[in-house]
Amino acid sequence: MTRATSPTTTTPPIPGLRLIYEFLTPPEEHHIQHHIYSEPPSPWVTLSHRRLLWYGTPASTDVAPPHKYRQIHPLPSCISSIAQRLHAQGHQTHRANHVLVNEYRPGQGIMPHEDGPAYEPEAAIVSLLSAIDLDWYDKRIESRHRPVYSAYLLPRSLLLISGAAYTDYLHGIAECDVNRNGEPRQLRLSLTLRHAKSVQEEGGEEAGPYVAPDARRHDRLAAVHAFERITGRKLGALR
Ligand SMILES: O=C(O)CCC(=O)C(=O)O
Ligand SMILES: [Fe+2]
Repeated sequence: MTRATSPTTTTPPIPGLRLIYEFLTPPEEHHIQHHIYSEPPSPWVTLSHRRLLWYGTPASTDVAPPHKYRQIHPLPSCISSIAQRLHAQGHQTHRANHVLVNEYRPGQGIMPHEDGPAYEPEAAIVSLLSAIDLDWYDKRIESRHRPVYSAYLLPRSLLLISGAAYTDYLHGIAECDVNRNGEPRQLRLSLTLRHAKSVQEEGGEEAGPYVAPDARRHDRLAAVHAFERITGRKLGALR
């Protein structure tokens, strides 16, 4: 496939972080966006400050049992080809089997969090439609509540997170409607591609509800309701 612009890489000042511009072509971006918005509304989980949708093998922090989940929401081909490309190009050691789609309207964000041990310690974030600042916090220092770096994620870029960036830092997006450079934010989609460890590997007995890192109580309930709707499985005990 021809590329409108060739990918360029920058290495931010955090070990284990790498940013590649124009990883997606504009037609790929369009195709993925179209696919995501063709999904029926039921798999979307609406949180108070963003919406999310996920595909693939559940992590131990997700709700549905793996076999059932796969039947319901396998990775669509436009997204599994991205997982394949990341693996084939050596950007991810483990081919992603879990993809989270986050949708942010202007003014929405995600609280500082780490992706945690339910996944292999490498994540790839592909951005679509609008640029956003992703802030990084060093959890080992006293001023850990102040970002030490902000990655400016352009549409179609790829951010690779591994090593210290995965284990020693938190990342988050401030809830504001302009970026630091003064440009107004537009609707943004991101794909977070990771490899969920099997529940056995993690020592868990059964998958639990997907709990977004920044979930508030009613967000947890929204996640539980969404999965009850999708799987037909009652999770009353988790409420
Ligand atoms: O939307 C983003 O760029 C960040 C998403 C994220 O941190 C996550 O899904 O864990
Ligand atoms: Fe994250």
